[in-house]
Amino acid sequence: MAANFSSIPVLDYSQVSDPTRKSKFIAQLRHALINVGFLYLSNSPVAQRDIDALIDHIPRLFALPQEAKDKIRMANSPHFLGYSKLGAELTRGKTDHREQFDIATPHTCRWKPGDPDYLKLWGPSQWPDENMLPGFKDVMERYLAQVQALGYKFIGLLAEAFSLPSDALARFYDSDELMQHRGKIVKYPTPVDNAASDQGVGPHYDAGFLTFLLQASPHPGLQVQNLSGQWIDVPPIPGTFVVNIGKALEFATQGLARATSHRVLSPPKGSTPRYSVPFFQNISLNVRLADEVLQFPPDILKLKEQRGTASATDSVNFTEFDREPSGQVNLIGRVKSHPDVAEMHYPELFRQFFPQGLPAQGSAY
Ligand SMILES: O=C(O)CCC(=O)C(=O)O
Ligand SMILES: [Fe+2]
Repeated sequence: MAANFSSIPVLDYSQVSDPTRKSKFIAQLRHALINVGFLYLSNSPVAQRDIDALIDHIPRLFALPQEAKDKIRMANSPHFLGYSKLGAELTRGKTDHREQFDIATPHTCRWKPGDPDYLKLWGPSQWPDENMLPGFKDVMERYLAQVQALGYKFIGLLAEAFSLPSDALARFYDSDELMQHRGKIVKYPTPVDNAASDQGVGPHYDAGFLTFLLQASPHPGLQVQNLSGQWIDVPPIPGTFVVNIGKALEFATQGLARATSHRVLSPPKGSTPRYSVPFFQNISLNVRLADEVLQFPPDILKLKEQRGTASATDSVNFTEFDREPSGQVNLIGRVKSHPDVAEMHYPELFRQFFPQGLPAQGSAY
């Protein structure tokens, strides 16, 4: 099997509930996980009417008056949840050209004095005033709950694709009320006339287990890097999610499930803004991946050898997974991406990663 790829496979989730077709889905999933690291998922159980209602709210969310957005800015939140204005975020030290609201599944922060700082990473979201955007909170919470449920089911299928019992990866999660997964609503505006770069978001890997991405407008722009380093387009396909693998899952599966470098180019001048809604599935903050070694059958491990290794990429790495608890790895990633939030809430880590102080760009406020 050729290990390189020039397009992203489309998997039909309705096959999962049909005993005569499920094995086909599992075989396609195994290929996508090992050789591509990205797939489209059609016929997911997430209600299309909720997806449509969410998409409908997005332009109005970004059209809120600037004061209403600033009121819920991310710098208010030790959980890195809330609004980031244009140019506030860095990927590998370069400014991304996007505006976003980080909104996570409901959670009460567990941190108490004496606990490691990374337990502060999860906590309540900040919401725009209900009367300014009636119904938005309700639809977003419904959406996140459904994608969360899909994520847990999908991890069971992924285990099956690697010939493991379907609950083999449950050890990476705590019980539902102790977990939090993070959603985000993103706007990529068209660049200004003399824009220095077309970086919507720079090349990176996602940090967690699985990402479920809703491309919420018809714009291309998302690209993924194949094994030889070429950028492959992942254009929106209506009625699908884009699913990809994060560094934690790559580490936990000894590289069987591939985390693939990806980026987003800004929409061309004269176009309209691109919108997307990624959902990042987390693992327990306390889990140390190096302590949780899964055993895979030799025939499955052989498929990884056949794939070969990817050429070096420019992407941000999460190398600390080999020693640190997952929460610490994630906290470091968030500090590097949002230095202004870090300066406010994690001053020691901020000084460690930004000894010269806040970078001129990338400071939200
Ligand atoms: O907006 C997109 O299509 C992808 C965004 C992304 O890769 C990310 O935020 O991690
Ligand atoms: Fe990403």
